[in-house]
Amino acid sequence: MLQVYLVRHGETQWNAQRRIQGQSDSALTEKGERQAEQVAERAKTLGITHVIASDLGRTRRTAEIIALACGVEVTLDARLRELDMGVLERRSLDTLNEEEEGWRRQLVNGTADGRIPEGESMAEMSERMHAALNACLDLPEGSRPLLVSHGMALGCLVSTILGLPAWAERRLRLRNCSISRVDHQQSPWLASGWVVETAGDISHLDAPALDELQR
Ligand SMILES: O=C(O)[C@H](O)COP(=O)(O)O
Repeated sequence: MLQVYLVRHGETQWNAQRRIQGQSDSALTEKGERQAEQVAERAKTLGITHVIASDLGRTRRTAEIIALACGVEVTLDARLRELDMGVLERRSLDTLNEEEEGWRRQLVNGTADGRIPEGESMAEMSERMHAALNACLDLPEGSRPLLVSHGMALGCLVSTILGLPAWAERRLRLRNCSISRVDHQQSPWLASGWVVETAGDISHLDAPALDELQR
């Protein structure tokens, strides 16, 4: 049975400042670097064979730290990127006007075709995240990949595996450097395909991690 580990990158400067990142980027904070070191220490115990990461800077940096600890190379996959947040990228959460806040709320309150102007819908992001996860099925027998991605992207992936629509209201918090695990199984009793084994484990971190939008 294929086990795939899912890790959200370490805390970034804009996470800490409550600035929307989307597919824009900011560097890991000192805390984020420490979180990455700690998740790498845990990853060393998991038998990881591949580290595959979103090509944004914050995920690449986190993946480099994990891959070094596991003795493997990093492979980049742009399908693992965070949701494209359109015109609200780089904006501080605390400066959104009512209309702008309404755009953002569409993404997390169950609006099927909700999107921020010039941004991506949750359904579009879900499709590319599942494509990236399913690509792990083509890895050699015995592989154990670890994917490094983002808060909303991973939240959408795990929620849709649980059977919620991509645009369902998010009630799953995936903090910086949390570890989730999904398994691909063929079973006559349980759901065949992807199942969620763990979601949002932060027991390897020594400091409280922030959620994706410091809510
Ligand atoms: O755009 C954002 O800020 C996100 O929702 C958080 O993204 P991140 O997981 O890449 O920090």
